[in-house]
Amino acid sequence: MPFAQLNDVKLRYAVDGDRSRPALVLSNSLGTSLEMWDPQVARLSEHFYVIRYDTRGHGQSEVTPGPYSIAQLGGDVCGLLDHLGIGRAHFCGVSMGGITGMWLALHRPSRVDRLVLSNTAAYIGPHDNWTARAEAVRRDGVASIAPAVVSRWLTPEYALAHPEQVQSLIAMLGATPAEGYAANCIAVRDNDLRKQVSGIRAPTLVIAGSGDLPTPPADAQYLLSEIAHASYVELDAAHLSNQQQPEAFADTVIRFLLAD
Ligand SMILES: O=C(O)CCC(=O)CC(=O)O
Repeated sequence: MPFAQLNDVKLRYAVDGDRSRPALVLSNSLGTSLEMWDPQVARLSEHFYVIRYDTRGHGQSEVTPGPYSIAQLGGDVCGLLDHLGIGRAHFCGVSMGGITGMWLALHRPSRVDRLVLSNTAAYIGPHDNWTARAEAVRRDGVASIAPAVVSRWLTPEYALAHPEQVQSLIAMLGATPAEGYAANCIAVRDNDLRKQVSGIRAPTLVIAGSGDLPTPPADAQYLLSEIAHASYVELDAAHLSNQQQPEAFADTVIRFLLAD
């Protein structure tokens, strides 16, 4: 897979689909890599020029010295679009990826066409838990927290019925570099866009998971109530609804992005 050398970071990315189609950027959640989008990429690339990347500090992207900020992660998306010669794109992010999308829509609105905010929130607390999580992974490695974190990504019933998917997500999370994970924990910890999201002007789809504990439907409904041109879909899923409901997730995103 190719790498883009930006100002201060090298990002791994992948492109799928015909370059003449509208561009769609997919942004991963904390502790995943661009492979988190494998269940959707074939469907999405029938309609879009799909750009996926490993967020700074994740997957095979560079781990630059932390802590990171959401502004830095948003700047990376602009740098990647510049690298690819793309001015404006649809943007879809899960959790931390969704926060990156909110930042872009607020601070670089000319780069964002339509916005999909999945399993995310304007603020994900509590503050001290992020500090403790960053310290834990620096001390004991990301693998030490992987089973507990992945238990929040899929509902218990679904996880029981899909043990191989659970193991694969635990492996993806466990492969995240500890310093990169910790630096991104601080970016999530220090982000609070609750008073700003009403400034988002991009047409926005908010996707919630009915069983999402880290970013419950109430967080999604807050985004719905604050963002002027927002719609809402709730899927029967936990925190990573694109993993638990791969087809419904792809259908929902495609319907929204292609609507008149
Ligand atoms: O998933 C994210 O990007 C941030 C929220 C998070 O890590 C939730 C969790 O699994 O505890």
